[in-house]
This record gives sequence, C-alpha cells and structure tokens, in this order.
Amino acid sequence: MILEAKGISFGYKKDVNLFDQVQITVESHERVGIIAPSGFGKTTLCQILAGYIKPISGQVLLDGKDIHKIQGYCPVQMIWQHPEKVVNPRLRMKGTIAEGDEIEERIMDGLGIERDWLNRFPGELSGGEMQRFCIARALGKRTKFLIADEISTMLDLITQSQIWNFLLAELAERKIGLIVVTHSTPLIERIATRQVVLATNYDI
Ligand SMILES: Nc1ncnc2c1ncn2[C@@H]1O[C@H](COP(=O)(O)OP(=O)(O)OP(=O)(O)O)[C@@H](O)[C@H]1O
Repeated sequence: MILEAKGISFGYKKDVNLFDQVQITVESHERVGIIAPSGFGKTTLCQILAGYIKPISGQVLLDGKDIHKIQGYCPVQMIWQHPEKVVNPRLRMKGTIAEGDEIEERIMDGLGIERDWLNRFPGELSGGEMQRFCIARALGKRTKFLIADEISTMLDLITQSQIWNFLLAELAERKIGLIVVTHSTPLIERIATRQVVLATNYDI
C-alpha cells in the first residue's frame, strides 16, 4: 500500500500557515523519519496524515483514495506523545483497548501489558503503562500504516528499546509502513529507513 500526502498546507490562524505544500510518500515496507524544528507543526501534520484534521489544501491518499472517504476502521493509526490525552479517563483499560480493532493476545504480551491492568482506570497506571495500551490499540488487525509522534519520550531507555524492538518486528512481519516523529537523532537513525527534512515557512 502507499500513503501519500500531496501538497498539504495548514494553519490554525486565518492567512498564517504553519506549513505549505508538504509532500510525503510512504510505502508499506518503509519507515520514514520526519525531521522538522520545534513548533513546525509535526503533531499537526501527523493528525492530518491520520485523517483527524483536514488540510486547508492538498490531500492524504491511501492507495489513491482520499483518507476522509474511508469508512469504518482507518488503516492509518496514530500513536500520540501524551497517552493521557487520548484515553477516556472514565473507561477501564479493557474498554480503551476495545475501542480499536481486534487486538491479538501476542501484541499485549509483546508490549508487556499485564492482564490485571485491564481492570484499572487510566489514572491508576503510569504514563509508560498507559502508552503500551495506546500502542496496542493502534495495532489492530486492519492497520496498514502507523504514525508515531514522539511515542517513547516518557519511557526509560530499557523500556523504550523493548517497545521499539517489538514494534519493528511487528511492522516488518505485517508489512505496516511507519512515519516516525522524534527529536532523538539516535532513535531516528536506528528506526528509519529514510528521513524527510521539513523546513518552516520562515526558513524557506
Ligand atoms: N488546536 C490548536 N489550535 C491552535 N493552535 C494550535 C493547535 N494545536 C497546535 N497549535 C499551534 O500550532 C503550532 C504547531 O504545533 P505542533 O504541536 O503541531 O508542533 P510540533 O512541531 O509538533 O511542536 P513540538 O516539536 O514543539 O512538539 C504551535 O505553535 C501550537 O501552539
């Protein structure tokens, strides 16, 4: 499959764009690292790529089909930097995990999710434990692309390494393409098969 961002422009304020004419193409076998300065709008771009927000101009296409026209489960799934912002605080984790597609037991095992965590509320888990659930939730059976926005910043180095080792094996086995945003150069060099450097409007 191919995920394409074609001529994407976006700004939150009228007539002030964060970025213009962004072009990105990712194939299923690729892991693309996005490099851009702080405040560029990387999280915003990730949300556009995952179909959460519509660009002012341009299109996001999945195998040529506009991502906003896809009905049902979206094969492009985003994992956010702050898991606490994207889980319902009143839902036990078993409810949170059920929000996505069917999640295989081996994914829960691979991410080190302990089964008694399923009965807890988000406020009863550490940030790292909650992030494992968010990663699992994004790895539903029908997922074809993952957008990872600073997903391991809150994890210690050993956990970070365990989670990325699992994710890289999973992506390779299931031919899931990856777009990864991180400020960590060593991480991007380890993970990405290709890097895309984006400049702010002020740098052009
Ligand atoms: N919903 C929103 N409404 C208005 N402005 C927003 C909104 N979300 C983000 N912004 C602003 O847009 C700009 C880009 O934010 P974004 O989080 O996408 O950048 P980023 O490149 O991911 O930043 P960082 O590297 O610091 O995490 C920032 O100035 C931010 O304050």
